[in-house]
Amino acid sequence: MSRLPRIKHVRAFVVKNDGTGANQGGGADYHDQGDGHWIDDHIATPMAKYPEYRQSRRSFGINVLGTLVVEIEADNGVVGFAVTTGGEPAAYIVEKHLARFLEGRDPSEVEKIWDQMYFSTQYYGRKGLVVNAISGVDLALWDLLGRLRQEPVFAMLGGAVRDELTFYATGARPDKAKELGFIGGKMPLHHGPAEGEEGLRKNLAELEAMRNACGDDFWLMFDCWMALDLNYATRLAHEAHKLGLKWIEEALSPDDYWGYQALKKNAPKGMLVTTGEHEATRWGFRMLLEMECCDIIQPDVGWCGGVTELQKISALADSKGVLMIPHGSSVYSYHFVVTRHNSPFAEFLMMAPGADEVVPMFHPQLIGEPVPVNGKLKVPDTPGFGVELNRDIALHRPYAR
Ligand SMILES: C[C@H](O)[C@H](O)CC(=O)C(=O)O
Ligand SMILES: [Mg+2]
Repeated sequence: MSRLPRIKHVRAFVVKNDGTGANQGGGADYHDQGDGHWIDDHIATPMAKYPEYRQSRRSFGINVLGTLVVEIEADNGVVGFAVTTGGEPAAYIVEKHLARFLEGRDPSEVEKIWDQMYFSTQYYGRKGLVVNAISGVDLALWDLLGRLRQEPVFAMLGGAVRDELTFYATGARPDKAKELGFIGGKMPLHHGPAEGEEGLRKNLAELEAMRNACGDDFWLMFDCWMALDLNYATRLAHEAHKLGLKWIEEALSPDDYWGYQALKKNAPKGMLVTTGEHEATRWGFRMLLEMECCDIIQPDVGWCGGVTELQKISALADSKGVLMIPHGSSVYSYHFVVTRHNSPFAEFLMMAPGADEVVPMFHPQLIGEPVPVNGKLKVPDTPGFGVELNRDIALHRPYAR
């Protein structure tokens, strides 16, 4: 029988608004960056068919939710926490609905707690914001468990299968990523179908410039952020294959399983089709896997259901011989990736405005957030996820009970 202290309190915070109407920027809501940042510079999106929403993703509200911070306190005073996106609506769900399945409970009951959070919200949840909120709670629970047991999360997940992680970088400057020691560079696609043949030519010219700058062996990938249709994606894949594109990512709507199935069938031999960043739970990933939609799945552990669900998603992928390379999510993904053979490398999102230097992904929200050096990282073996919350960033608890 577990002798762990009981969970006393669950609290959900958002990053306090600075009064300007804007969020404070950065942190877990990594799309919430200022003007001139590569991550908001004319990136192809499903909204780019409307010219007024083409130049900036903030213009259509990509940063509207902001950051969610979940804290779980045990009755001996130990506090676990996690950060993800979801902001105030997710804070409402955590405080008003999910907290009841944790308070008074043994924190080692992760499976039962997940099951109750998921099935109690299923009538209005299943994906998106609700599973995002569940993920935040689940990650905070694993952090608490690690702190109580004085073990890093990766040890509780079965232990590391390799000494260090190897990273590719996502950002607008794969050439800089190569200099910094990464194994590849994933570029944002800048032009979608609404920009026609000229846009397609510009996309290919950017890839060609990076191929020339990086040499033949460096991995180059395109992140299409759900912006394309099947015809455009198939054409892009074939043209980009001539320039050695390693994979085409999230080309279509996450709901278009049939489109992904066709894209994978039609893509040039040797080019990988990847997706899953906006997919959730074992059931969503089962669709991608059974319909043979992709070669690599890319769940975000802060959005897909947390570590408890990621274990199931990973096992499904492994049974099909599919790799799982999680989307971003910093320490929350590092602690998982290091424990799995079918996750041989990891993503690092370049959060420097020019994508030309390594800064912690959730900067400035976490203290002690590790970053790759020369494209490699040994996951620290401090308890939980091994990071602390930067208390200098003002938090607000809108639904305190
Ligand atoms: C660069 C992409 O548009 C997005 O901001 C991040 C992403 O999808 C990824 O890291 O993968
Ligand atoms: Mg992506």
